[in-house]
Amino acid sequence: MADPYDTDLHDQAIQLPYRQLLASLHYAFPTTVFIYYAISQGIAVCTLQTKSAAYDHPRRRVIAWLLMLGIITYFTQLSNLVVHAVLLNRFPPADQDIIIGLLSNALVFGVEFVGLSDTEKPVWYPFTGSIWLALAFEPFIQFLSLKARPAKSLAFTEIFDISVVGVRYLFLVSALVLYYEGVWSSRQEKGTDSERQSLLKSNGQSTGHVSHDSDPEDQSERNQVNGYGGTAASSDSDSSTDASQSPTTDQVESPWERRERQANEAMEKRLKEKGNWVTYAKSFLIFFPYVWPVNQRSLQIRVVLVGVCLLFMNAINVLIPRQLGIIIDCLSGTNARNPWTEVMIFAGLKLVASEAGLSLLRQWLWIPVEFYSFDAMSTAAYSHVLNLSSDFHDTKSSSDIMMAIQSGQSISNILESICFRAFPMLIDMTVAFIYLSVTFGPYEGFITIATAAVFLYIATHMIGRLKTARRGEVSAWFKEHYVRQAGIQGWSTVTCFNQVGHEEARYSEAVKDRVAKSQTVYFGYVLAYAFQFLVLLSGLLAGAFLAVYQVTHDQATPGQFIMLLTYWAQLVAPLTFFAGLGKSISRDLIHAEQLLEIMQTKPTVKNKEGAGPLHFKAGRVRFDHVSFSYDKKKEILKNINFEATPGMTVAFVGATGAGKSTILKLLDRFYDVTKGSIQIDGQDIRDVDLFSLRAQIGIVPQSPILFDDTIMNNVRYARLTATDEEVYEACKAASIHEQILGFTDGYQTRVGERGIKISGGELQRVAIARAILKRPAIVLLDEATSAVDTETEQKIQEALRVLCEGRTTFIVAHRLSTIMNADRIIVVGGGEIVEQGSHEELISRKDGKYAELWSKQIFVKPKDKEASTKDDKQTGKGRKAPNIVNDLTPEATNSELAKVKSKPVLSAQPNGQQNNNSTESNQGSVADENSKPSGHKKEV
Ligand SMILES: Nc1ncnc2c1ncn2[C@@H]1O[C@H](COP(=O)(O)OP(=O)(O)OP(=O)(O)O)[C@@H](O)[C@H]1O
Repeated sequence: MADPYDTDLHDQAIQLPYRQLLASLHYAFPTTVFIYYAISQGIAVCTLQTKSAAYDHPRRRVIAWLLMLGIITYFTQLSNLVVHAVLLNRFPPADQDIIIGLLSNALVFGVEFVGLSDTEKPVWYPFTGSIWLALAFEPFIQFLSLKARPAKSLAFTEIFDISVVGVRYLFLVSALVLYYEGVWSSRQEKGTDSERQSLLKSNGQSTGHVSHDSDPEDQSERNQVNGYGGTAASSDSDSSTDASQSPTTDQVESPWERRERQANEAMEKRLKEKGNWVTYAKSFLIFFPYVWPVNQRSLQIRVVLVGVCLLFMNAINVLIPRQLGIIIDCLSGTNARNPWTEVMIFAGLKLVASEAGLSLLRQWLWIPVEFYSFDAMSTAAYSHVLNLSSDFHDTKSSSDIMMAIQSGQSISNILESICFRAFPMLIDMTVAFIYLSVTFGPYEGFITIATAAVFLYIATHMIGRLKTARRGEVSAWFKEHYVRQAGIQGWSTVTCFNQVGHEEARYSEAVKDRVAKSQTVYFGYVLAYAFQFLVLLSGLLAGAFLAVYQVTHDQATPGQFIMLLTYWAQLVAPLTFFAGLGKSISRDLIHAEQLLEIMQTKPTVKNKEGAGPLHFKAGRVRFDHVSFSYDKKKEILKNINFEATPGMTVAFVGATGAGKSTILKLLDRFYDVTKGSIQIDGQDIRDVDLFSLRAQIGIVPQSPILFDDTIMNNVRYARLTATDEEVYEACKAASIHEQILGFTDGYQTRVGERGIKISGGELQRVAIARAILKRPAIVLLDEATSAVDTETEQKIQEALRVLCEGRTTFIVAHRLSTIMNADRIIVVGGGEIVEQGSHEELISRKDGKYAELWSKQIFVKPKDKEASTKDDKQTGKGRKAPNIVNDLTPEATNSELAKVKSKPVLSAQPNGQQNNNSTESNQGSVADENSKPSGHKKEV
């Protein structure tokens, strides 16, 4: 058989330039196609084209398979060369550049094939561009191949080879034709659709025909218009992470999953707004001062030195395997170096690379930078959160906020992953590729690259496929946790209702379910790792066979073989890291997004530019046409007008949800009024410094929140500079001093979380003591005496009397007996002032709202006969209806009325002693008009 490569010297001289150019093209072809593909895919990802790609090409699968056929033609060419070489007994079968070229092309188009078949709606130009490049390179290479061959007639092998190239060309051209035909026909279809839609304008859905590419977007928009699940649906359509999936109704979403989903949705939304990853990444620049030590030169130098350490580490990673090879060569006599010296060098290199060497130095340099970042980020996030307004705190759960603050770490994680792990590892892998190619030739380099590509594909895909299983495991884990917690927390209910067996069975089922799902996940991981290992082993074997061949043919030394083995072992870590890099960065980004959202939130209540302090004079408070809405839609307060003169006590009463507490919140600027203004001593509270305003106001809330600290520290919180004596005085004034002394540890008693270890009445009095210690100029009491027994209430009233003495006071109360002595009572209904006046004025108004409330609280209305009969009928079967509400007969009511009317009620003495003439019920009291002191009364 004729050898087409057998040429004489003259021919060789003529063909040499063609051969050289051809060799370069064999390398340049796959390299160019790969670089184009990588860059264009990178651009598509960064500019979010991959996310918004909605075009489902009708011929995508056929085109992918045409690519696969093209790949098969490369292997056919290789087989042709091998068969020919076997027949001629001529090895190697062809020049290295030809074989590497064919293998590399197969690999590059293999990567594209995987990309095309795995993505339902790909961005097409990376693929079509690659095919166009191939169509440009192929004829050129063929032309040069013909030029570079001897001027003989074509051998069968050559004809076959050219035919295979021709067939491949046909495949590639067909792929392009199919692509453009598909695009064209889709456009035609779309045009027809829009024509039809313009005729049938109803709602865009009645056409009964929706084009391929418009469908998902339409769907997404429809979801958004509908409101329900709008964001989730849109993110589903273009998100690649599992966390973006909105929960289906039959799925329980754990708080963890909810947080992840919401953050992911926020990320998707922001990404869409920004238009590309680069602009999106820019929004994270607000974290720059916390990650980069801006004004700290020493820390900046440390960061630079860490970079230098990493470069040294890269060098060491090459030098260690190389040194091992040198030692082996010394020992096998391949080189004449002194093995002792070489071993010493090896030991030195190992020491430098060890935890006691460069790694230690790097950590020593890095730890202060890392802690700077942690410190700066946590304190900035915490401070930002504390300075945000009520609307933010009302809408976010405290656990979400705390999670977000902790997420600061993920921003440093992302930077660390990229700068200190990904880059050095990329350098390591590039160096490995070059070094192995130089030492063992391009085949070894190719094996390294091919193994890395297959490894990364398998690793990312197998781990990606575990997403659903992992999600199921998390849900099952949450369910197990929920069942356990419910059983333990509700132990008394479980026991009372004899449901111990039921709870045991429920928990056992939950545990079994979780264990089964965990096993699936673990097995999946084990399988994925096994496959990854097999890929690496195959690569290593191929590389090792090649090296053994070269060693046995004196083209390499045994030492180089050992070097190869050591180098391969070192490559496993970077490859595994890269396989998980995308996932870990996207997870960190999702967490960082939570913090970013908070850091970008601006306080709605803030100081005006140049706002001066509040000049408090006497405490005249004026609500001037105040309206307010929490959500800017529904008005909660409408046109509230009143004025409180200095020292006056104003009480707000009315139905629950009427807006009473909201009035107090506006005064303390927890929110700003939507319309009108609130003035203190003639100054609009929005124009004064917020701190100076709040310094003048003392609040006793309905449910005071104490810190899990000692009573002493809790009271002192109102004024951190107060002495122990001042705290005692405040507690005495709040009638709680004696009680505190009775506690085991007195003032050092810890009150437990939110004050759980002390009773409701004690808690309220501690809160009053705190307000007294603050010495506020204006006092706000929001149902400060709710939910305590009568005796405690009397004590609290005493304490309040001390607190409110001489101060403008606003009280919200449901029990009218506690506010009947107020200077003005304002009845609020539906966010408006229904009526106002003193107690006497208001109860004397016939059909007045206050009079009605008062009578309801004092006299339980007689049950009418009709209702009574109805109740009896409803219970049926002759059983007696429970007689527990409104059951006073008219006679009994009259006698109660007579009793109440004959006695004065709750008129506190100036010296703080309780008026013995008072009569109280849990419902309320009526004052004896004669016994009521005149003028401004602070008794409340
Ligand atoms: N942070 C908030 N965000 C949105 N709406 C709120 C908020 N706080 C209160 N509301 C709504 O404002 C209305 C008035 O609430 P407010 O607490 O002022 O009533 P209230 O008269 O003090 O009731 P109660 O006597 O039960 O304490 C209610 O309908 C309530 O649902």
